[in-house]
Amino acid sequence: MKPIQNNNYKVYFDNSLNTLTEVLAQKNYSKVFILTDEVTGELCLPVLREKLPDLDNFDLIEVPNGEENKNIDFCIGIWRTLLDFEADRNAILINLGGGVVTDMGSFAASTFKRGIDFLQIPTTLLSQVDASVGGKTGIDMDDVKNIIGTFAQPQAVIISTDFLKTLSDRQMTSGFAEVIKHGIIADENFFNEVAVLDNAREVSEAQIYHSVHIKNVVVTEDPYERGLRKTLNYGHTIGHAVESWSLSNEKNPLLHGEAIAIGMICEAYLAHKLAGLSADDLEVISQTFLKFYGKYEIRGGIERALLEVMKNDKKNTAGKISFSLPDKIGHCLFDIFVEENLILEGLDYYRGLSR
Ligand SMILES: NC(=O)c1ccc[n+]([C@@H]2O[C@H](COP(=O)([O-])OP(=O)(O)OC[C@H]3O[C@@H](n4cnc5c(N)ncnc54)[C@H](O)[C@@H]3O)[C@@H](O)[C@H]2O)c1
Ligand SMILES: O=C(O)C(=O)C[C@@H](O)[C@H](O)[C@H](O)COP(=O)(O)O
Ligand SMILES: [Zn+2]
Repeated sequence: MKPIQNNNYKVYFDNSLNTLTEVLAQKNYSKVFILTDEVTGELCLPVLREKLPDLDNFDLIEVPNGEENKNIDFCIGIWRTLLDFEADRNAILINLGGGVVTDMGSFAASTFKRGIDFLQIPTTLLSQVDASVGGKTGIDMDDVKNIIGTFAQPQAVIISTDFLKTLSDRQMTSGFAEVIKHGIIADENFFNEVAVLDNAREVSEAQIYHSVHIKNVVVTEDPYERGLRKTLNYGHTIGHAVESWSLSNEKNPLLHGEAIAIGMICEAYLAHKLAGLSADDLEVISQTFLKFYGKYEIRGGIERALLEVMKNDKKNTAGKISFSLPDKIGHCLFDIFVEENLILEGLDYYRGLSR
């Protein structure tokens, strides 16, 4: 498969991982660091070692897995290890993991000594189709997702779909939400193709490739989210609020994709009310997400807490909560301000759905 070209780097589809050796050889790196979480250290690092036995001269940094660890404490841990192992400005950090590792690792790299090189080897469906591409780095703080971060571009993104063999069905399904999102915001045919699958495991390498292609077109045109890139945030205004609430309040919290699937249903309702999304498209979007994600109970009484989180959304201006809303399946508008009462109606629309 031909590499996907961004303004700054390429996204390689390479199950052999040989591209890593080639990219590392392009510069005279003083040191190579690999960041994993506990799980990718156990499951993905051995795969990397097996495929590239010559890659032996690196220092390993490990963080615990899970969204609750995408925070400043573990970021300090990464910075401290880089310092202890004498990383200079010619060092490179390879992020081997899901979106938590690629987001936090790239944030740590982009700020250490004002920025060292980093490279993404995403190992979840979500990080392959979305998190590793586009240069958004970040960590969470308090109850707000990705509120601290930078825009910084990797040297390369190297995708091996072989890594997905060990990924759980639940994590595959979570990542699939971003695949469906790419169809809704930019490509009706692609949406129709993925919406009819029976489950996320059926997603093909060609569909993963196309999903990355859609994201890459958007972030290449608007790397700093001044306009078009906001469409990638469809479902995230409400979805991030639900995700953060769940993370702080539930034993088995929602995953990112599960939360934004809920967000995409609620926001499709807003799109129907404000952006011209037809009743038919609203129904198709709602039923598609219910098919893959089932119904989650948004508890009564948490609406104010959700609205408070939405007030910190990075798309807002002048204190108004701003949304990216599809006007039809395959196209998305942005910078649409929505009153609080209508947002609450969106939550109630979700609550009232049945399959
Ligand atoms: N920067 C962006 O543009 C962007 C885009 C989308 C999402 N995100 C962020 O990405 C994060 C979610 O990413 P995620 O869904 O990859 O979560 P994650 O990084 O938490 O990974 C999910 C789980 O899968 C495990 N895992 C990873 N690879 C595995 C493999 N090959 N086999 C078995 N287990 C494996 C991880 O250890 C973890 O427990 C969120 O923080 C979200 O905000 C960022
Ligand atoms: O790349 C983007 O731009 C996105 O919005 C992709 C989202 O799927 C992703 O979850 C992103 O991390 C959200 O960014 P944020 O700016 O809303 O924190
Ligand atoms: Zn997302």
